[in-house]
Amino acid sequence: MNPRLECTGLTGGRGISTVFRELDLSLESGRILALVGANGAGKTTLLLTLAGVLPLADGEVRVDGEPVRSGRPRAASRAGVVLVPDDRCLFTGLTVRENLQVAARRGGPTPSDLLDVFPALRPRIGLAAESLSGGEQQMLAMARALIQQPKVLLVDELSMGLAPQIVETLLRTVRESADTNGCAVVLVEQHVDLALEFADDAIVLNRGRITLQGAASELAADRDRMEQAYFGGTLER
Ligand SMILES: Nc1ncnc2c1ncn2[C@@H]1O[C@H](COP(=O)(O)OP(=O)(O)OP(=O)(O)O)[C@@H](O)[C@H]1O
Repeated sequence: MNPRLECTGLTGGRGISTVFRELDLSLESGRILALVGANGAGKTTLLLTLAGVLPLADGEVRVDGEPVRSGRPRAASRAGVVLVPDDRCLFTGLTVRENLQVAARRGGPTPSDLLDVFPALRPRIGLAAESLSGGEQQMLAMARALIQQPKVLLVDELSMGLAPQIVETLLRTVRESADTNGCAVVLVEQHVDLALEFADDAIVLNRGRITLQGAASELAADRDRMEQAYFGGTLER
């Protein structure tokens, strides 16, 4: 069977500057991959590229074996790739219900189904997204992603500015979604310990190259190798 997400030889960046080179990734259905690395390593650029927001210079992305056209957000979306961006990109003037309604797909989960997943949003359903707390906004951003029933869920810096308890709740939801719906998740996270706790696999990116990869539990147990991969740049494949 094909992996849910398969990337081969990915090279890309911002404008004329190359940010990552010749990356290979493979992720089975239901697996969470923690993508970690120092500031500027290229994590966000890679996620934006997988989501079709930025074009590839080279390489190929496949979802369930089907190639996804590069640089086309709608093509990525149709292929089932959904991004939760670090700035959330909510429709701030629309209500919680409306934010969910615009993302809902025919025959898929309803806004009410997502409120069962995030009960804290229920009393906020008629409020504008801009009036929510940071944690509630992140829940809404996650709910808006999950209502699309992603095959591949890309999550960028979920924890930014949030209380640890809310981050744990959100990560638990991501884990459940991977387990029950079979989506493959790429999780970019500065809180490395937390990311490794919830992930199955992990990759360290250093200046756009993979410097360490393996089981999340193994990487979590080997701080020295992690640090070396973060800053030293020894290539291990
Ligand atoms: N909007 C942009 N325009 C041009 N270059 C950018 C832009 N955003 C980021 N870059 C550059 O792309 C490279 C990778 O940045 P990126 O944000 O992907 O890294 P990151 O690993 O996500 O870092 P961080 O953890 O700080 O968000 C950096 O050299 C950065 O300066």
